[in-house]
Amino acid sequence: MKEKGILFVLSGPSGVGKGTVRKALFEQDTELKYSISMTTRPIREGEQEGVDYFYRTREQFENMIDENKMLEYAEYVGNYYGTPKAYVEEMLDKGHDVFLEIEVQGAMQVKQNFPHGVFIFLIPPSLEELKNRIIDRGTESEHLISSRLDEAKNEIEMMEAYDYVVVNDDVDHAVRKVQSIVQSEHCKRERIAKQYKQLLEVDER
Ligand SMILES: Nc1nc2c(ncn2[C@@H]2O[C@H](COP(=O)(O)OP(=O)(O)O)[C@@H](O)[C@H]2O)c(=O)[nH]1
Ligand SMILES: Nc1ncnc2c1ncn2[C@@H]1O[C@H](COP(=O)(O)OP(=O)(O)O)[C@@H](O)[C@H]1O
Repeated sequence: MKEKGILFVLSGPSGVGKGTVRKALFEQDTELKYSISMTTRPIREGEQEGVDYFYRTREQFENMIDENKMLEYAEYVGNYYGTPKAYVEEMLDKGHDVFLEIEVQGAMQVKQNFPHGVFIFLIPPSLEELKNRIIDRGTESEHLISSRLDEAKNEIEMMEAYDYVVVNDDVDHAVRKVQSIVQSEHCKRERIAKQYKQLLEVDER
């Protein structure tokens, strides 16, 4: 498929602040379309079906996989997380830019299908700070924290596969950096499209 919009993928190790940065980005006036993920994890207090995630049973999720309706998916801490294909394809086809916030395994699957996507990797200012964020969030038990950190080190090795690396030192700062990547990629594509059109027009004369 020749997509008309740009697919942006924000990824990075667990606990780095992907969700925090994405939410802050979408609180600003943005023309990006956020792709709501599907998950089998239980809904948390304060979350809403169809806003934070589409909450589904394992059976429903596996049916989506079998029917080839997922753009990517990964099993993460015992639950499935994935991006439904239809919305992303429809939005890109209409010329909208689409934004995914997903973990590393899923991002690598997307890269295979969308090599022209823009892949942004969020890193912590240090591993010590990453550890503090995982502890502060309070969602992991003590013994899981060290395995999470080991996993994070492996995830950080995937950094080279990305187009941009953004340090999440301060949320506003990180959001501004992501916004400027989005803007410059957008300008770049528009310029290329314009030049291509002009070239064809010259050829027709
Ligand atoms: N592969 C993939 N990962 C996702 C998707 N949606 C969310 N995630 C990631 O799944 C992980 C767990 O998310 P969540 O259960 O909401 O907990 P969080 O750690 O508080 O963000 C995070 O790293 C998300 O970025 C998705 O559609 N696909
Ligand atoms: N720039 C930052 N400075 C300090 N704490 C942060 C920052 N970004 C995120 N956090 C905190 O770190 C924890 C992990 O953030 P979260 O968005 O859940 O990460 P991820 O989605 O990557 O797993 C949360 O408690 C969040 O409030």
